[in-house]
Amino acid sequence: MPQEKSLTSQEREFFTLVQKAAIANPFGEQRLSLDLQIASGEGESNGGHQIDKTLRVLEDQLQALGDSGRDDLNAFSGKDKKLLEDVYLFDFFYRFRKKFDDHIRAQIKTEDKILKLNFAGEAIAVLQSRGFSPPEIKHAIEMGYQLRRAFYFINQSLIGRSQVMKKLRFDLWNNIFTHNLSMYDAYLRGRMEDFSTLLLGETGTGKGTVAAAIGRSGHIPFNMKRRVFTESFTSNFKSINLSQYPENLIESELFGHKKGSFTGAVENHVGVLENCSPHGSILLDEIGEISQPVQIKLLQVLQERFFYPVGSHVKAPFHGRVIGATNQKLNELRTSGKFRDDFFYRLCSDVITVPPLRQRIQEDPLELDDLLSHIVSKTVGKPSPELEDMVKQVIEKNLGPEYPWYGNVRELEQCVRRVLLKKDYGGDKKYAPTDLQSKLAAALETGDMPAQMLMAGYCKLLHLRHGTFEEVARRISLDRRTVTKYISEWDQQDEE
Ligand SMILES: Nc1ncnc2c1ncn2[C@@H]1O[C@H](COP(=O)(O)OP(=O)(O)OP(=O)(O)O)[C@@H](O)[C@H]1O
Repeated sequence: MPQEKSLTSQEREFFTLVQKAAIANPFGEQRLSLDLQIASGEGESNGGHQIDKTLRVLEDQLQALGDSGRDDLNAFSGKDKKLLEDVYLFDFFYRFRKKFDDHIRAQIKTEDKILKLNFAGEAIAVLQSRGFSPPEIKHAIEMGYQLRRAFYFINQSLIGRSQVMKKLRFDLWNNIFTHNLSMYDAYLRGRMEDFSTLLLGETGTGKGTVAAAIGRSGHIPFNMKRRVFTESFTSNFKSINLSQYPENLIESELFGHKKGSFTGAVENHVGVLENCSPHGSILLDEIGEISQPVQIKLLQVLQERFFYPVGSHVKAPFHGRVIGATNQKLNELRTSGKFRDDFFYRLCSDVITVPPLRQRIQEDPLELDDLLSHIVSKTVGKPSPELEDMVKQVIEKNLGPEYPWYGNVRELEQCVRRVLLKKDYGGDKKYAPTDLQSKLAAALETGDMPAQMLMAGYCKLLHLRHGTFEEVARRISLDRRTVTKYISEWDQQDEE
């Protein structure tokens, strides 16, 4: 047992700042201000990113600790030991962050095949030299990987400098690690399955992308002997679009079915719930589309954590985390009774609204440039300021700064492709109320549009103006179903 050591008051003060930075949300203002405080002795001249300055200052402090023969964690006790432990974990996390990123990229390429962590030996040696025990090392590697995955997926897939996007990234981090990382680590790591999330937002805003970032950032155990994480994060996230299936197939897709349980069930079928790993998440996309009986069944699954595949009496467990997403107005679905309150309350541990693109561009016009640069480089495989500029010019000339981007980021992606193909993009005319209004006015003039179609166009126009089927129905004294039918008729003939 080494002789008991302690930290000086200056070291305690400095390490306390590092400890605070270690648990702060990296997408928040507080983290940046802590980094600035930590690196305050660095001066401006060294340049580089803020985090590199922070790490240089930390390295010097840890070097001084080593030089004075006080770098073994086990030589300390009480608060000093805990403080140093957190500082070492912060140092470990940043020292290996690029290697964790390489591992994440390699895992994305190999998908569900589990990969060896090729720097495990080096990571274990560093932590051992600091005085961490084998269970503590396992814990540090698991946490390091989870933190890095969350940072990677939130930062790389959700581009945008607007305040609403900054807030979205901040909220997402909290959705994964709670508002307090220490509390998460002590109580909730690997126990987040009951924290369901509802994602709201218009079509194409990035709800699927947000769900994937949450789903791929869950806790995954590390096997010290085999030096592998026990699951790939790619198999850890599954999604199902509920609007794709007719009512009679939804249950089968969710819960699976037994061969012969209904006409057409020629084989056993494993549903998405059974396919979800214990540490995984499932996205139930277009959750506003499911019927009340299926809502009741899903509610039971979430409460009791088991279900029966269709036609089977054998219970199957479900340990995953559920993320529901809808582009419909949830409050209206609830007040109209389409979405049950009890189901809502079981799903709403967190409700995240993904902002529409027009709001983002309104807040900061440079948002569009950031996204264009991201989309162009994703489309052609490398950055190209020249192509970005070409797309930007077409957008400025044809659409102007007020264009509302009805299809959000998905429409912007399509716009980029169209400009690359034709050097032209005229915007989504289908949704432009003024165009539709002129079309209807012309039809009144010529008198050759069938009455049914005129009514369909009228419903469509009001829907574009007022945003919900309920409001259209109320205004023109029709029932909601008739309004929905008319609008889908209009959309169909428009597509033809
Ligand atoms: N902030 C963002 N940064 C970069 N790409 C984004 C961003 N948001 C969305 N995207 C991209 O936009 C496209 C549409 O996103 P996604 O499918 O997640 O939208 P959605 O809201 O789930 O749509 P829907 O409601 O129609 O299912 C995807 O290709 C996604 O990668």
